[in-house]
Amino acid sequence: MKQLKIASIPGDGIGKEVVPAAIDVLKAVSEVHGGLQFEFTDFPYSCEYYLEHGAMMPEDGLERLKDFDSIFLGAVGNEKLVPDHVSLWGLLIKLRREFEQQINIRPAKVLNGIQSPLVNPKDFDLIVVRENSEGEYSEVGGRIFREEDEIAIQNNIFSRKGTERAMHYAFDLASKRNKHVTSATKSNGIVHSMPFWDEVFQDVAKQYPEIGTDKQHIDALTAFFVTHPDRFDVIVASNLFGDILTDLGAAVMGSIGIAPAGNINVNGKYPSMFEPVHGSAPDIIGKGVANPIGQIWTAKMMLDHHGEDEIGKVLLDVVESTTADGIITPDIGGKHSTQEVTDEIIKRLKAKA
Ligand SMILES: NC(=O)C1=CN([C@@H]2O[C@H](COP(=O)(O)OP(=O)(O)OC[C@H]3O[C@@H](n4cnc5c(N)ncnc54)[C@H](O)[C@@H]3O)[C@@H](O)[C@H]2O)C=CC1
Ligand SMILES: CC(=O)C(=O)O
Ligand SMILES: [K+]
Ligand SMILES: [Mn+2]
Repeated sequence: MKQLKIASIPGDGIGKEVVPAAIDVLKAVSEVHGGLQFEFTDFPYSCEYYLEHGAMMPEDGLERLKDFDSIFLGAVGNEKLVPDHVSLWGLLIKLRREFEQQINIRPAKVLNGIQSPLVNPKDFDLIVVRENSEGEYSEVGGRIFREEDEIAIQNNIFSRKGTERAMHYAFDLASKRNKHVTSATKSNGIVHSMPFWDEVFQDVAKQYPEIGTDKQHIDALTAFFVTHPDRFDVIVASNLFGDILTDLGAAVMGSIGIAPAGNINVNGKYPSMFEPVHGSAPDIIGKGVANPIGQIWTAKMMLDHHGEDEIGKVLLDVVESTTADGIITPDIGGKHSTQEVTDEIIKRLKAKA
C-alpha cells in the first residue's frame, strides 16, 4: 500500500470550505484506487491563528511541515484581520520561498459543461509556468520620508539561475505537450530585467531546437488570451505576469473558482504545495456556494505529481461528467452548493470502483 503524508492547510475564507471538500474527494480516490492511502494532518495556520499567536505560523512551522510528501493549501488572506501583505508573506509566500517551490504551474483548458465567457473559445489547452520565487515579488526596497515627500522603492529581482530554471521547466514541459513555448515579456517598457529575460529565453531556446517559440509583450499577451487562447501551449512568465495571466486564464475557462495550481519544489529537498489559483473569496464566505472544482483539480495535480496520473485522469473525467450534467455552482451558472457538487463527484467516483 502506497502512503502519502499530506499536510493540509485550509487557511482563510473559502479555503476552509473547499479544502475539506477536496479531502473527502481524495478519500474516495483512495477507495477507488485500492493501493493508495492518504494520511492527512491539519494545520490551522491562518489570519485567525495570527490574531491568537502574533504570527501566521509558529516559529518551527517549517520544521513541522518539511517532512510531508506534499502540502495541500486552500487560500490565505482576511484583510479584516491582518493586512494582506503580512498574511501572504507570513504563510503562502514564505512556504513557496523557504521550501524552494520555484515553479508554479497553472493549466487552463476548456472543460465539458463549463461555459466560457468567450463566444467562441475554441478548444484551448494551455499551461502557464510562473517563476515563483523572485521577480516582482521581492522584499528588496523600502519607504522613506513622510507625507508629500514619501517615497516607496520596490526592486525586482531576476537572477540568471531563477530565470533559466523557469525557462528550462517550460521547455521540458512543452516537449511532452505541443512543443511550443511563449515568453511573456515587457522589454519595450522595462529596460533592465525584461531585456535580460529575453536574452535568457533565447539562450535556453537554443538548447531545444525541436520546440517552437515566440515572445509577446504582456499587454498584447493578455489580449491574445481573450481573442485566441487556442494559440498557446506553454507560456513562461515572471512572478507578477504569471499571477495576472492565470487569473485571466481561469476567467476565460469560465471562473476563477475552477483553476488549479501546483507550487513545485524541483530539487526534491522539500515538499511541493498544491493550492488553487483563487484566493479566500471574502464576498462568498459561509454561503455554501464556493466552487470546489479548483481545489479538486488541484488535488488531481497533486496525484499526478506523485506518479498517480492514471487515477488523476479518472478524477478529472468524473469532474467533467458532473459539470457536463449541469451539477455546478453559481459562479459558473449553476444552482448547486459546494456540498452538492462535492457529493456528486464522490458518488460518481465511487461508481468507478
Ligand atoms: N493563493 C492565495 O492564497 C491567494 C490569496 N488571495 C487573498 O484572498 C483574498 C481575496 O482576494 P481577491 O482579490 O478578492 O481574490 P479571490 O480569488 O479570493 O476572489 C475573486 C473573485 O472570485 C470569486 N471566487 C474565488 N474563488 C471562488 C470559488 N472557488 N468559487 C466561486 N467564486 C470564487 C470571489 O468570490 C471573488 O468574487 C485577499 O486577502 C487576497 O490577498 C488572493 C489570491 C490568491
Ligand atoms: C498571491 C497570488 O495572488 C497568487 O499567488 O496567485
Ligand atoms: K490559493
Ligand atoms: Mn493570484
